[in-house]
Amino acid sequence: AAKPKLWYFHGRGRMESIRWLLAAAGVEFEEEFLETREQYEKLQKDGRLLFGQVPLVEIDGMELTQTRAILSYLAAKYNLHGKDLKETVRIDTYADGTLDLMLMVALAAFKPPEEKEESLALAVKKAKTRYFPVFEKILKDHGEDFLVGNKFSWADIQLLEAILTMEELDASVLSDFPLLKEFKTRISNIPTIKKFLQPGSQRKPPPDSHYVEVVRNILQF
Ligand SMILES: CCCCC[C@H]1O[C@@H](O)C[C@@H]1SC[C@H](NC(=O)CC[C@H](N)C(=O)O)C(=O)NCC(=O)O
Repeated sequence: AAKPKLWYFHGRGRMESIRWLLAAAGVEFEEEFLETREQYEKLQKDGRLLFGQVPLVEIDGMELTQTRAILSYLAAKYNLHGKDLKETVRIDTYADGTLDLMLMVALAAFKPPEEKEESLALAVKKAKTRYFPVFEKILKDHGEDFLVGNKFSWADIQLLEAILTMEELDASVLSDFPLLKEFKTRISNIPTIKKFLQPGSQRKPPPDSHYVEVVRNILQF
């Protein structure tokens, strides 16, 4: 079958969690990077963006947009979405929480310097006081290696991505969360994830001023 093709900017944004899931599932994918307004307008004109927005993922003969819908489809397709509805809703709940945290970080890149610092500091505070305490307790109460069932799932991938992203902002962010530290090591050593964390993978770096400029240019905001 043809490899999935991802259409987005050459940066993390909303697409990074999709890259993580595919990589963790051991699925090779291709990427088309939007560098110009014309590329984006052509996708719109060709009717390929349902709500006029990216991420766009071509997979299984479909053109999917809406990040959470894409993630949900991929999680189910690669058996990372739980063994029954009760596990699936827990995975979705945990994933949604990490996506909210990651979006705070992603959008901060587009704020003026002082506001950006304030937003990033708030994201770190939210990680330490809202999100990570919840996941630490889940791991403690659940007493398993993974967040849901005793099986690796999309929720584990999202949590690892969130942990690594927050550590880029504050290296000591896990200092009060011993179980999350162990979780990070355990999940990072899963072969497909270990490979994705090596230099040269399709993982994207944190957003820089060039990336912000390109996205602003394309989206004209
Ligand atoms: C670090 C970069 C990430 C921040 C920037 C991204 O967040 C968004 O605010 C903008 C981009 S993503 C690009 C943006 N896409 C979305 O907002 C998608 C939202 C949708 N609910 C989804 O989850 O996929 C876009 O196409 N906008 C055009 C426009 O709406 O007319």
